[in-house]
Amino acid sequence: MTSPSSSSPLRLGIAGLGTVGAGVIRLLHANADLLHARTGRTIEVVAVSARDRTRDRGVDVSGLRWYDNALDLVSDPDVDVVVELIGGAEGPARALVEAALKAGKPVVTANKALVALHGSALARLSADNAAPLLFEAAVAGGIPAIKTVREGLAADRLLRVGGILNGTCNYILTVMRETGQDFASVLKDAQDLGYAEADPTTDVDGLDAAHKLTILAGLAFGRPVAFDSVHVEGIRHIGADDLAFARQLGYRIKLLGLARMTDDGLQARVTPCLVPQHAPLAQVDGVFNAVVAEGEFVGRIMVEGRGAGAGPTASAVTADLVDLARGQAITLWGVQSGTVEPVRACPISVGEAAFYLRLRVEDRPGVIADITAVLRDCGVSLRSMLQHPADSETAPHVPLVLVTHRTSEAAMQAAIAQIDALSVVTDTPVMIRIEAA
Ligand SMILES: NC(=O)C1=CN([C@@H]2O[C@H](COP(=O)(O)OP(=O)(O)OC[C@H]3O[C@@H](n4cnc5c(N)ncnc54)[C@H](O)[C@@H]3O)[C@@H](O)[C@H]2O)C=CC1
Ligand SMILES: N[C@@H](CC=O)C(=O)O
Ligand code: NA
Repeated sequence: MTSPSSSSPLRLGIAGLGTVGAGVIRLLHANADLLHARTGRTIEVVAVSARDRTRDRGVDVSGLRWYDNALDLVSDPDVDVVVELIGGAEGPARALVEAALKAGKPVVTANKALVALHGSALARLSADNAAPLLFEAAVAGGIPAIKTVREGLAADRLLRVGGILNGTCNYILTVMRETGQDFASVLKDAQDLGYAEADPTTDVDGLDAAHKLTILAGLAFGRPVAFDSVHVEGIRHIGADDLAFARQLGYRIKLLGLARMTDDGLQARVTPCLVPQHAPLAQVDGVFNAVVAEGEFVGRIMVEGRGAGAGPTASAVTADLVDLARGQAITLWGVQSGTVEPVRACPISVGEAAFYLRLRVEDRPGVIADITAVLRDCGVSLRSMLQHPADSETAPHVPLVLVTHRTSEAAMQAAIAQIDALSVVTDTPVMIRIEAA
């Protein structure tokens, strides 16, 4: 481990020179003097590894040692810190991080999939080999989310944590709301801007936010969270009409990741939510993310910033490098002792919420009576309803939007199944939870 008093350079080996890798090299170059002033050391890249040696990345890597095999960074005696920016929970990224930790080399990574799925095993390797593993960029990009939860809120017992954790989804929902464009063309923009994951289904199906929530909740509650205990829904089923209906009802739609400690264990979920339009979370638009936490003493806090893109992510990666250069690195879950067993999970079927339900129904007498009868039988109380006329006199189907009072998840799920089975309901119902935020 590097010594805080050392004034020798901190020498990096970077694997992955895509959006983030190139961004880190650019930042280290642009802010070299400032980083030296803040750490008393030079932070310099000595070696790199990526797939394509010839690609123009807008940064000069010609003077650096090049390895076709990223694992060679670990055995290079001139590399003090391995920076993993390849991505993916398995394959070369995992092999590299494990090898570096086993060799006692500190690792900085932006790889949320890897930390979410293998955090416990990596924490053990990190502890056994006294090799820090830092991953500030893995949660909410440029927002100091990890530091906020693990260090800034270290004194408090947290009750819930989460927020808007995926820039691609927030960008898509924002642009769809503002322009009425369709999902596919907005996703393409997000990819071109470097926000999306290599496989953007990871973003739009909610998995990326779930990776981040898994990590954040683990830090907030001091224990690993099993990734597969997180309930995950994405945004593909949200239409431009849902964004417009939400607006009429006084809400915005956001993909939220939220983890709450309940009497039955930790309930963690990633779901689209209607958020009151004047709530702070509703104002977080575009690629911006927001991390919210609530503690017994501190109350509620929110930190907002850019959750994706080269600059913000490079800023977070480099902040971890500054910690290493200063000799400050903390254990992975922020606890010094005690159990590392995963926290007990509480399924989403336990609990309650208010719900938005958008149906497409046949435009004929008795339809609303059929639907409200199901809600009555399931014990779901209706708060308001929007019924829009058909687009034209001849259109046979009309949208119908229902908003419920708070009710149990189980009752709502039962009602939706029965409503879906009604012959007058023509499309699969779209259900979105309403979150006070
Ligand atoms: N793009 C973003 O805004 C953010 C990305 N991240 C994370 O940062 C990591 C990198 O993401 P991006 O830069 O966006 O990805 P990217 O796809 O732009 O870059 C990946 C790089 O890894 C290289 N690579 C692939 N296989 C390799 C191998 N076997 N050995 C060496 N290099 C290899 C590729 O050549 C490419 O240079 C991922 O874990 C991602 O989840 C985290 C926060 C934000
Ligand atoms: N694909 C991610 C990038 C950062 O984690 C996102 O869109 O937020
Ligand atoms: Na971050």
